[in-house]
Amino acid sequence: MDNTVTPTPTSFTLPSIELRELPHLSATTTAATHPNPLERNPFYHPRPAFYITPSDVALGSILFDLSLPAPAPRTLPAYHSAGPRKAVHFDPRAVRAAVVTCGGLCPGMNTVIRDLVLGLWDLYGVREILGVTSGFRGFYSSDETVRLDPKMVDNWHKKGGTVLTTSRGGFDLDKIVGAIEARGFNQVYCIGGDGTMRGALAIFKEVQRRRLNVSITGIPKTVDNDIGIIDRSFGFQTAVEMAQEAINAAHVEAQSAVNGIGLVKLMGRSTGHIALHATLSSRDVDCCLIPEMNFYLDGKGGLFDFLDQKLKQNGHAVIVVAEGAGQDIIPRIDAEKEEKDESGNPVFLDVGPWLKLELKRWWDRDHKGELSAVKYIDPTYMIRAVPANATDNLYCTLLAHSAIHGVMAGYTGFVSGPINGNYVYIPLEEVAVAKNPVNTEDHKWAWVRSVTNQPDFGKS
Ligand SMILES: Nc1ncnc2c1ncn2[C@@H]1O[C@H](COP(=O)(O)OP(=O)(O)OP(=O)(O)O)[C@@H](O)[C@H]1O
Ligand SMILES: O=P(O)(O)OC[C@H]1O[C@](O)(CO)[C@@H](O)[C@@H]1O
Ligand SMILES: [Mg+2]
Repeated sequence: MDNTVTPTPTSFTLPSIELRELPHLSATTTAATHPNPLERNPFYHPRPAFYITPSDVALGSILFDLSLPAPAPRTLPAYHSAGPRKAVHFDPRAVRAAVVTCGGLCPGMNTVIRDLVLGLWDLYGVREILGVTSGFRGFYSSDETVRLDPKMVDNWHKKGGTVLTTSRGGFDLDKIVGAIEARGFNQVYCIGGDGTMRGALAIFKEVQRRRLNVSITGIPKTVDNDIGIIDRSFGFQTAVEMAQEAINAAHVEAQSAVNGIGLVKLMGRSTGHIALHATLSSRDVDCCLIPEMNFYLDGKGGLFDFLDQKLKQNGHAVIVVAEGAGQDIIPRIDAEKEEKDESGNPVFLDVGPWLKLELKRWWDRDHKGELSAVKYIDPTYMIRAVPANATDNLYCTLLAHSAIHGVMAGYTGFVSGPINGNYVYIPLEEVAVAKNPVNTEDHKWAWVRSVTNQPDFGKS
């Protein structure tokens, strides 16, 4: 093992910076600019430094290895800062904004809608704000839209779900863009997860191809926290908080039984962020199983071996499993391999009941005659069908306002979000392909392993 300490360098070169250019409507349209209506807003009193200029950027990474040799071996992405611009592209009187929610529910969707409406109305004086119902298909499947105003949305931040309603699938690009044109929308706010961001990107490209004066923006939502680049997605922290109730109950049940095992299944289709964060927050979890990590049941170093030790030590154990975990070891028939939801997402086999049954089988096989109980809790939609907590609610407001400022300025094809705590505009093109898996090589996952003492299932 090399124990030499790398000396701190006395001089170093920072990587060069690569600005991520944002599409702007001025490239395809000829509309004049207007002074920002905030100039006249009595609550804002903008000073010159209040406005964000094109040279205001935030770096995509703030961690450096100063020992890396010069010249800098890589470039750092920089993103345009979010916020109000001195001149805006849209005359507020001519704005016709559409808001749509797609995909699964997430705490805070209604808060984002509410604050898009309030922000557009109060900050910019926009009066035509329409809610599209039933997700992307709502653009063309019905003529109905919901006319939104501050009075109507006043208490929406206290409601779970989405008042506009949502759906999966139904993405017909031609019909959607045709409807945007026919209905005269010139701003489209798409609230949704990774699929929605890919849909918004396709809409943006088609709008650009048709040279329409329409700004398309994505506001990333997902309890799974599986959208890359941004710090985290809204609703995620609320979901982690809600998961505590299920873990607490599983812990009480397990503690109150002889050789009790509490098993909790949490959402997380392809990422285990909810399970991981809920485990670290709870401190009562003995084993956390996530999609990013393979595991096995029998044999040395397997789950049952580990549980044997835990039950001997403590008399009980709590397992948290993310819904996407173990998919490669659950037996399945061919038809199940093909199953997809309306958006094309794979439909997973239910890891919870399968694991519960396997735990019972193992106990009856290896511990015949000894008392035990497996208590299984599946809170499913209870962790996401709730209003956002205070932190997420505030986050939703900042996201909504960031999106409005960018759209009013004429940017398009972008997503608002925080990177290292700074709100920026990220090209949709980048967000649509970025993933955010749990890094099982980093300190956080090592911390999970050290507090649970769970096996690494042959990983190292
Ligand atoms: N590659 C794609 N191109 C165009 N549209 C897409 C694409 N992927 C998904 N969509 C559309 O985006 C919408 C939402 O997708 P999806 O159901 O996967 O939810 P999501 O936005 O990923 O949210 P969740 O976090 O709940 O998974 C659907 O209408 C779907 O048809
Ligand atoms: O049952 P629905 O509404 O399709 O949503 C389930 C999925 O939505 C999510 O919450 C977000 O993608 C996943 O964790 C889950 O698999
Ligand atoms: Mg998704």
